[in-house]
Amino acid sequence: MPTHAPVHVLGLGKTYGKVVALDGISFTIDEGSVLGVLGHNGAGKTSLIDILTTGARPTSGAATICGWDVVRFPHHVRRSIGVAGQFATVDEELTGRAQLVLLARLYGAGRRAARDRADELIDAFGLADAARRKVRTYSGGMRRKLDLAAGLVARPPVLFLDEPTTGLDPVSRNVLWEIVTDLAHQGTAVLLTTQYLDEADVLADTLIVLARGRVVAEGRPADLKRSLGNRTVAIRFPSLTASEYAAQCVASHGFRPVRDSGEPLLRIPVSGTGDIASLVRTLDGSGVDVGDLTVSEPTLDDVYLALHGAGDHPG
Ligand SMILES: Nc1ncnc2c1ncn2[C@@H]1O[C@H](COP(=O)(O)OP(=O)(O)OP(=O)(O)O)[C@@H](O)[C@H]1O
Repeated sequence: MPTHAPVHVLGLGKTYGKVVALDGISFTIDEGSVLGVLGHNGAGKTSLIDILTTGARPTSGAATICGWDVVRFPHHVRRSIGVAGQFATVDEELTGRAQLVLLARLYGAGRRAARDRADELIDAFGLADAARRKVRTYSGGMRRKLDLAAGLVARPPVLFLDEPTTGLDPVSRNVLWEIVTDLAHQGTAVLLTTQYLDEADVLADTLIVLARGRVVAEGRPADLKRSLGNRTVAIRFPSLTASEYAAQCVASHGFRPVRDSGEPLLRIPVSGTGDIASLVRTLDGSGVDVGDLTVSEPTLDDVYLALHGAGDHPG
């Protein structure tokens, strides 16, 4: 497959028995570029990462990492990638620092460089106090940070981050974002899975949205959100009947309300303050009681709901 992109994926499919986990996924990631893969539970993100990191074989299609086919040259692929989010190889009896130094050495760093890089990441993630303790004594959060540091330690040309900030405190989350941005500037191609649109927004140059193993939307973060409107107005009503009635009223005025099934809540994409004013006037004119109203950025859920409708939650 002639390609210069570090990550090239063409028509990738994966089935487990009758379950279709991936259904013809194609994309490339260029040097220095971050691809965000968004999807709810079961959308196919882990299956995709498993295949690209050589942990599973695709049922159809093909993928190359730095030119190496993931099925035929898994060894070469593994030497070209860093993976964070699946700390399967952790040695519980090593200290956190020793673990990082070892990994850096495995990837070919010299003794001194390996130690320096390990210490840099230990400091960045605030693990200094724990660094000389055995991993088996670590808390869940510490393991999470060490796992991320392990994926970043070797500065590989391709980096996979599987929901990297799940379970991470806000400070460490910002550290991670900075490190990833830095690595991308240095030329690393990054594939990041996340359930958070704000994270994808900060980090990703391009996004693909997966639902049931298919790409249901793709584009730059700003474009995806713009396709929904710039803001989402969430309105809570005193009762389901009131929210139903309000949904009909605003829909007849050209809005696209999204119902939250079972909750007396509507989420309504709007494109500006004029839209918000007109929405409020419409509700006021309809005489329906409004409980609580908040205006926010569109979220990943809004993208999903707009793509699928409230009754058809993907995943
Ligand atoms: N080993 C397996 N055997 C059978 N079905 C599987 C297996 N692994 C994944 N699946 C199914 O494939 C689909 C995609 O799962 P996958 O784990 O890739 O999704 P995901 O987006 O990573 O979800 P999550 O966010 O929950 O990790 C799901 O329907 C899942 O049940």
